[in-house]
Amino acid sequence: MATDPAPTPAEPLSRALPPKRRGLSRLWHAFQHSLAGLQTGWHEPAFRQEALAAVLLLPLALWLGQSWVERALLVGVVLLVMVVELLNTGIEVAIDRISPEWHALSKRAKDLGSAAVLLSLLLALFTWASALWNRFSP
Ligand SMILES: Nc1ncnc2c1ncn2[C@@H]1O[C@H](COP(=O)(O)OP(=O)(O)OP(=O)(O)O)[C@@H](O)[C@H]1O
Repeated sequence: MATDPAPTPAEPLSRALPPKRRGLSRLWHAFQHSLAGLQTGWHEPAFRQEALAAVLLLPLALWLGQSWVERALLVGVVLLVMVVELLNTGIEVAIDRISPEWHALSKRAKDLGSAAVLLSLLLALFTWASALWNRFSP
């Protein structure tokens, strides 16, 4: 889905880049930018659905996993899907920034991002199905 180029009405589309920062100031500003990214992600329906699913799945993973390795895998694949979704959204936004017009390379870039999301979802499904089978098979 194409992302709205102006996420908040108060934010200008273009302005001077902030100065380069170092040390704790860089860390603090990087954290603020990450929070802004999560907020933007929340406005993407696919990421929001995955985040809501994660609220249910993360506690379930702690209960379902029978060792710390299994729990880490179950939690890890859920977080991986969200990470890949955010990166895919970043690609979509960058492509739309370059041009909203149809272009074979834009299609290729967006399809590659979409394929990455699909693979991460398949990995999550396979991991969860295996853990459920392991736990409940007779
Ligand atoms: N500018 C473009 N040029 C060529 N093809 C495009 C372009 N924009 C989108 N497409 C094609 O349409 C598909 C869907 O693109 P879109 O930006 O709507 O992402 P989406 O799959 O809806 O994303 P989401 O993950 O948000 O659901 C892309 O995978 C690509 O094949």
